[in-house]
Amino acid sequence: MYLNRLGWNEKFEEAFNNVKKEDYIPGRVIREEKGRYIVQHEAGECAAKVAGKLRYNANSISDFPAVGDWVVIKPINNGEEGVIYDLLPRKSSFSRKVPVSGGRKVKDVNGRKMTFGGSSEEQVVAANIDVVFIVMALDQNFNLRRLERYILVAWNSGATPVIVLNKIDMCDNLAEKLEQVEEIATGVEIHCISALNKDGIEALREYVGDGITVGLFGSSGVGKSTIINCLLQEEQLLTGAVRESDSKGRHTTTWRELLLIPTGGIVIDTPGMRELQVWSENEALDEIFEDITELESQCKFNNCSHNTEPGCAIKTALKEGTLDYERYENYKIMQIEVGYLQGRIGDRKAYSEKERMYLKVIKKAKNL
Ligand SMILES: Nc1nc2c(ncn2[C@@H]2O[C@H](COP(=O)(O)OP(=O)(O)OP(=O)(O)O)[C@@H](O)[C@H]2O)c(=O)[nH]1
Ligand SMILES: [Zn+2]
Repeated sequence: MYLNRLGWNEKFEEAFNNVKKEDYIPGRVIREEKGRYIVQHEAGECAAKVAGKLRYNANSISDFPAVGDWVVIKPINNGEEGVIYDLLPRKSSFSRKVPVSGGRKVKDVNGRKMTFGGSSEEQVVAANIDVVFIVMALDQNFNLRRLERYILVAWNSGATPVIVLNKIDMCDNLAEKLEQVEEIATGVEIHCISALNKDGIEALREYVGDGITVGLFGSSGVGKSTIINCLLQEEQLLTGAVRESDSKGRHTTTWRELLLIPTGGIVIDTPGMRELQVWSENEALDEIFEDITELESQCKFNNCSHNTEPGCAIKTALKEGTLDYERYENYKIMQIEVGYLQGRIGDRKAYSEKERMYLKVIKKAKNL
């Protein structure tokens, strides 16, 4: 059955049976363009719009379909168009935080612009993925702090993260970089490849199988489309090299796409993200930064602010260099982001205060 090739399974079938009516069929969103969704179903493809009721009941943008979602549609106009009546529960979702209103732009330690404060919403970048390929290039794109962000969001998505370090052909200190990545990515499988030279692609193929959905995430230009082309073994996606000629240069993937691998499996290409603001649970953060939470538990006082207290394990580790200062800083930034997200840090004032206090603590730690 074609739907199975698209990733359909018993769970979705069950959910569908609960809501189906006459003429309703299931389909998977393969592309989103300006409020229209291209939906693939058993008999083909159609351009569908969200029904008024679904729109009316939506509380946030995450209640709208995203690429990879299974939706319940009713085909109209001889099947060329459709109306989306329902969204089947997601088994996973790679989400980021998007600002909706307010907030202020600040620069973080890496000079990256970020929006702090204001109100924000969850945006689902891709849904129902089994494996997340976090793609990072071994050129100027290489950034451990950004990688930590991606690992957190991927971990939180419910899918299995895999790190793909691309462009080994551009890197002359691979062993050193790999070691740095291994240090921050405990338990995550790491692959070093060159999509350009089709080097290491076979190892990635191992993750792609019947009914399995792999999503590729990473900054613009890291080689996501090139990797997918290798997996497809044909030039189905446009890659940067071709699109550079359109003079725009960046953000070359204009829409998200879900593609079928001829030998089985599904891949989702996502547009390069310039900034990834975390949308996460606190548990995921603590799990990924277990080394830090472990240290915190060793402080003499269990409510230690790692500021002036004696017997502080964090300060000692920073001083001795066993805890990387930037890793700690990134953890604290994300902890505040997540806290704000979950409403534990109430309003903007509390948020700014917390931020200020933390910056002071960090500054002090730096001068140890
Ligand atoms: N040297 C080298 N270049 C590569 C490699 N893989 C991809 N590239 C090049 O990097 C550029 C960007 O590749 P894309 O595949 O378009 O990158 P992308 O991640 O899909 O970018 P967006 O669509 O903007 O998100 C192209 O010029 C590719 O040819 C590699 O392994 N080595
Ligand atoms: Zn402490």
